[in-house]
Amino acid sequence: MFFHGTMKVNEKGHLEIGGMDTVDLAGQFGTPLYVYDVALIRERARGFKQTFDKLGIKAQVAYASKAFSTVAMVQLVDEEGLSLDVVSGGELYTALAADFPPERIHFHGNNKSREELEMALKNQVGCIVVDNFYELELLEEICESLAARTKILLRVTPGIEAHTHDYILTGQEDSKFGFDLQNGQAETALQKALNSSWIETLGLHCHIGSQIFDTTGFILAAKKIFEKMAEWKEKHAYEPIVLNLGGGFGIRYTEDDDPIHASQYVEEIIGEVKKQAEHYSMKMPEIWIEPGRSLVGDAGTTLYQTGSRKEVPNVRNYLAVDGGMSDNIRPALYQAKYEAVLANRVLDKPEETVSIAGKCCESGDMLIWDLPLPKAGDQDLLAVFCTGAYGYSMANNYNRIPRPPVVFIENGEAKLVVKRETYEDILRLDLPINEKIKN
Ligand SMILES: Cc1ncc(COP(=O)(O)O)c(C=O)c1O
Ligand SMILES: N[C@@H](CCCC[NH3+])C(=O)O
Repeated sequence: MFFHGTMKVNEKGHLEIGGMDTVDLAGQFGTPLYVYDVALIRERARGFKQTFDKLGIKAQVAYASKAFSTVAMVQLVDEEGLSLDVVSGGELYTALAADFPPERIHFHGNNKSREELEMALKNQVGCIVVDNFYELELLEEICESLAARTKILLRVTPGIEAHTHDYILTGQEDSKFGFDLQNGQAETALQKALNSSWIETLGLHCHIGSQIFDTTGFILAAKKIFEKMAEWKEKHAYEPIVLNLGGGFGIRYTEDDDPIHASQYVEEIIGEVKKQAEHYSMKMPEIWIEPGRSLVGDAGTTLYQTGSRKEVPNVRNYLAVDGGMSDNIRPALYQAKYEAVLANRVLDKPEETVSIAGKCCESGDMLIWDLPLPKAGDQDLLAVFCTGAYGYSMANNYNRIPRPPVVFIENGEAKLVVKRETYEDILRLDLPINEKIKN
């Protein structure tokens, strides 16, 4: 059984999460429904922090809120004492609304607008991760106009192809993110930043991609970065105090995925950084990381009601659910794979192989291909595992489908943290071209 965290099967043969029967949750909150196992998120957060503590390394673990950002999630991150990576005015606004301490916010983005940068500076976020020359100049200008100083990291692209899906690679030379480390861009950016009286350059940032299963790419990135840092120490008498190595630690979506343990990523990366620092006789920088998926991915489960079926004789059986690419676009976008069970009949033996179709008007709206399942009718409950990262956060209103609610489960209690969207919500921003509009 592909279970995570507090999941178990109860005496009725139903899937339970955090001591709550998922059939009852579906009854109470409706479907589709995102369910989060809060204890598992806390365990993952503490795991990262404890690994750094054990290694005696000064560190910041910043949750990459793009993976799943809501007020409640940001509050949970604060409770666990992590920092927060935001990548837009909207994520920053959510963090501020949740009363997250601004000094622990890191602001990312490859095209931050003037308004977003002003918002960050006025709210005194802890660090701005500068991505390009345009931003560096804009930031300098805004700092001057607001008479506000700021701390930054320079995002560098080390020229590394991590082993993952092309769309979630970010460290390669041909990438829209960051200053190229090899061709002199990063060094020019550093010189400009060091010349600014408004900007304090804490160090460098590098994120090589997402859903990565080992540390080869991180280690290579650390080597390349240190090589340059040593060069810059000589040339510019500059030594970074912070090295942010990003996120990207992979998780197990299916039995075929085989990532190393979160603590192993950290231990191996730190091992290399220490080695490099010693090799070049440089100070050990403070290490920051930005896990998103590995903090929330397997803590999230989506519950769907099953509905229509279509059989294509000798080819395939389709079973449709009441959601799809509007609540989980990852299969369509990255050919992402998931495991699922019938949450109301977990112990029933598989009787057929079905492909799980979403309800969007799109042939590519398939959630899972060829899943072994007991024969499901139109009243069964399908639980799709590991939907906690980039599910709700990438949800959309395609076909004007309202987005599902989010429920946090902890210690046998369910708390609604995002309400179900309504048809009224969908019309909220629409304006008529004439006055005829029905309620
Ligand atoms: C700059 C940056 N940091 C952190 C993350 C989080 O990545 P993940 O969710 O794979 O840990 C991302 C997304 O890939 C990112 O672009
Ligand atoms: N959204 C992607 C990850 C990339 C995120 C940020 N750079 C996913 O679902 O896997």
